[in-house]
Amino acid sequence: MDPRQRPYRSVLYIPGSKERALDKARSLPVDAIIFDLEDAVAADEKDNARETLKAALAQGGYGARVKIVRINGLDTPWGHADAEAVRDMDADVVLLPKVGGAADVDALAAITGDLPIWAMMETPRGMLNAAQIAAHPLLTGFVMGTNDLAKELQTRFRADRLPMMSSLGLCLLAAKAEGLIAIDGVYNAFKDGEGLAAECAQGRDMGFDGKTLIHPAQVEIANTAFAPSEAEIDLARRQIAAFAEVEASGQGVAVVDGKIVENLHVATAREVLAKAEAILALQAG
Ligand SMILES: CC(C)(COP(=O)(O)OP(=O)(O)OC[C@H]1O[C@@H](n2cnc3c(N)ncnc32)[C@H](O)[C@@H]1OP(=O)(O)O)[C@@H](O)C(=O)NCCC(=O)NCCSC(=O)C[C@H](O)C(=O)O
Ligand SMILES: [Mg+2]
Repeated sequence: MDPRQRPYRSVLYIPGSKERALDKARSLPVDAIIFDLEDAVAADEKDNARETLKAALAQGGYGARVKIVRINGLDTPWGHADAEAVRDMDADVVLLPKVGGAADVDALAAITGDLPIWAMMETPRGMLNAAQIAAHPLLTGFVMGTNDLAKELQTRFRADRLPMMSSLGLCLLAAKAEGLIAIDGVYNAFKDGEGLAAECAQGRDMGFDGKTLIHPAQVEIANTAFAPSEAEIDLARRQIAAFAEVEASGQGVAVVDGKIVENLHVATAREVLAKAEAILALQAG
């Protein structure tokens, strides 16, 4: 499947140290999992977590879910050992935290070889260097680290995320320019479904592919928000049909629901249908 068409609606963090959560994830309807060795794992558990995760991935059972391992930074006491361990794990992607520039990605690639790399975008320097990070040949995805970003920017958390908008926008521009997957940051209040749904809707409107999550209760909300709705699917079908009709009569513009439809709208409509089909295929196993 074209990686751009693969669904990444729900991307769940699981602490690499928590065996019960590692097991539970085998049955959760998530599109991807971030197996975390960084912030979700206490310092004195780091070495054990690496071994626990290695065993869980060797055991398998995660099906079609994309397996992403977030290591500790290479400037920490655990980063190098994590990177060396990931090389031998059954992982699809290695996720590097607090990426500041393309040189950070190079340093990881020197250890992990040709394993695809995703970058946590969560520092002011990373924001300013988003374009060069996105252009790295091994980089295939961005994950927004909105907690670290808020800390570094000394912003307040607001429901409208206004203080975060320039950073989210910069990363989206860089990701789209290079054809990367772009995943939005976490919503910390994991019992607040309404707040999560609103933030997912905002992220989807902005162009993110999905949302990082911290608790199983968040999964269905993200899966719904980042999937094409029935109304979008219906509109896409009608736009394609209407355009085909006018095109056959030598015209370049159709009108559907009082709005123009040109070939670029048809391209978007085809993407909507392809995404819906990819979700169905994933669900069918
Ligand atoms: C937030 C939690 C600490 C809550 O844990 P807990 O109190 O155990 O929740 P529940 O009792 O409601 O759990 C119910 C069952 O679900 C399983 N569970 C819980 N969380 C997960 C999970 N993330 N993945 C899989 N399974 C999970 C429990 O084991 C229970 O199972 P069972 O007993 O079988 O019914 C906890 O949810 C948690 O630790 N979440 C992850 C936190 C995390 O990963 N944080 C780091 C990522 S956020 C970040 O760093 C972003 C970025 O870097 C930034 O800067 O923004
Ligand atoms: Mg972070």
